[in-house]
Amino acid sequence: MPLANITRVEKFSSCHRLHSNNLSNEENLKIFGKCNNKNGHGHNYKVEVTVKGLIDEKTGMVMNVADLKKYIDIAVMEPLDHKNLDLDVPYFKNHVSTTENVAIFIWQSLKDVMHNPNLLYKVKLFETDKNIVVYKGE
Ligand SMILES: Nc1nc2c(c(=O)[nH]1)N=C([C@H](O)[C@H](O)COP(=O)(O)OP(=O)(O)OP(=O)(O)O)CN2
Ligand SMILES: [Zn+2]
Repeated sequence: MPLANITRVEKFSSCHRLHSNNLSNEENLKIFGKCNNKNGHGHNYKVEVTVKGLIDEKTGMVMNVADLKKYIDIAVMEPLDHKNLDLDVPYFKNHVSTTENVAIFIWQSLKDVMHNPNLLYKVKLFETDKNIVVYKGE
């Protein structure tokens, strides 16, 4: 059976502030600069979720995109869209809400809801058009 990747793209909006509880206020300001401002700021994120697997002979699919959409709704949209990452999402109480850590959150959250988590191959997260993180579970 041939192997293929299939990718679903979704967009969500969140606000956050870059601040580490493991650093002093001065260190936070020095490292994160304007992104440490207590008022926070927002992003229109774009996430690309890729699954990889064998194309089933009978269905012609690696995974039904309707199922992938459902997983992304539960694992990404519900917890993150129109949320303050630092205040509304427990994971970010002790993880800085960088794009790297948001990508890891999405990966772990998808793994938890997918019927066959082994198919998850890649999470690509665009914080802006210019700031992009790829996470593949390593
Ligand atoms: N390694 C990381 N560095 C930074 C992150 C991050 O998530 N990982 N995030 C930020 C800020 O939160 C913010 O996203 C940066 O925004 P901004 O400077 O507005 O974005 P641009 O780079 O697109 O802005 P330009 O001024 O157009 O260059 C900072 N660092
Ligand atoms: Zn930001």
